[in-house]
Amino acid sequence: MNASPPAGAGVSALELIEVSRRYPEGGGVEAIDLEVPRGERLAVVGPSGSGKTTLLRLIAGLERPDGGAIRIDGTPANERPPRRRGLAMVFQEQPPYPHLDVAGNLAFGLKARGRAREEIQGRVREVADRLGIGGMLSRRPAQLSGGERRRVVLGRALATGAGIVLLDEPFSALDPPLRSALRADLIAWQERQGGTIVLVSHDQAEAMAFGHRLAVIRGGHLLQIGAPAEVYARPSHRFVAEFVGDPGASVIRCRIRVDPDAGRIDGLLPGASWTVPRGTPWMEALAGRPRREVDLALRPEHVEPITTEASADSPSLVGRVEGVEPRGFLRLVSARVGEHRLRFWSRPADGPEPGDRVPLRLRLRDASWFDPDTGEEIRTGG
Ligand SMILES: Nc1ncnc2c1ncn2[C@@H]1O[C@H](COP(=O)(O)OP(=O)(O)OP(=O)(O)O)[C@@H](O)[C@H]1O
Repeated sequence: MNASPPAGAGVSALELIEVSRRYPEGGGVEAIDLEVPRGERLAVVGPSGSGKTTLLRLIAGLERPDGGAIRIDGTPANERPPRRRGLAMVFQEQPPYPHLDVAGNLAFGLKARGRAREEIQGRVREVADRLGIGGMLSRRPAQLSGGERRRVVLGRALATGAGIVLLDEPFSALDPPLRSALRADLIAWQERQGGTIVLVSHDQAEAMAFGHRLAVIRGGHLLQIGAPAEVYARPSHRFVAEFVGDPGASVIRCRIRVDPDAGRIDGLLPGASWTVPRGTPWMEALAGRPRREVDLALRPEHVEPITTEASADSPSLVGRVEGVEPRGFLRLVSARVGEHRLRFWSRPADGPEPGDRVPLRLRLRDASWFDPDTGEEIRTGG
């Protein structure tokens, strides 16, 4: 798990209260409530067009909210121009200034802020060394690789010493090893220098590895925010279960039936059923709702191939293996069960092959359940 941010001085770096920005053509963000403590790394994920960039632009002051309040370091900021917000932003695919060398790029923000020459030189050297571009200070961007150019743009933002840094897909277009190296350098920098970072990423693994907290946004709404492990394990909305994780969860509509005479509760999903005695808390939580249907979200670790008969309270199904993806130490197996596709992990040595029929057990108690109408989590106390 990612370490918690250091305890701040009690004042949040950022506070958004019911912030909305709706574009006339549709899109934008809607009633966002968000508090970011000082020293936190917050990662924001969501599908394309969900409002992630709009959120950063609102914080940066490049976009005016239609409603709601933005506070930076405890003071109202709605009317504050971008340059007086004490933050630095790196835009998606933003290039370095081509006419300046690396040192000139890194010094740019500090010069604009009127800092003393010695301070600028010291800071440029420090940032450059930290980001692995210390030997390239007199090169022009055209003489750098793509990864080095990204480091320059990132360094330009970090060198300003801004207390809040907003990063919109800062590592896109880099290959995975470069991404993870640059991410590690950024984390190391932030842990040393403090400061607050809000990072928007399409890459979930990156977002999870980067953020003390992960925020999931869809259609302009903030659906969930929490520690990455918590968002993964306890998604508050069906969309979060499907979106977060690689792969996301498979969702299956189930029926819950109470048989008071027999003192039991049955669960039915396509091709399988399970039964528990009345009073079993997690199933009572599902049964005690007006609607009898529930959505079950299964992550790969909730599905396991079995060799023995399943027990009554955990259904077994037979899946037909459709595909096998090598994922390093493990393989991710996709199996078709009726109209659904379930995924599970297997070891290369004993894993099934495409076309095989595999009995699968579902670990229902660890899985998540959602209201089919609202998509909201049904808490089962698990
Ligand atoms: N200046 C604008 N004028 C009108 N509509 C806009 C404007 N900026 C963004 N939008 C719309 O608002 C929605 C959210 O856009 P935004 O750029 O915030 O999404 P995003 O989550 O950052 O997407 P991506 O991951 O593709 O970068 C989109 O539907 C977009 O078309």
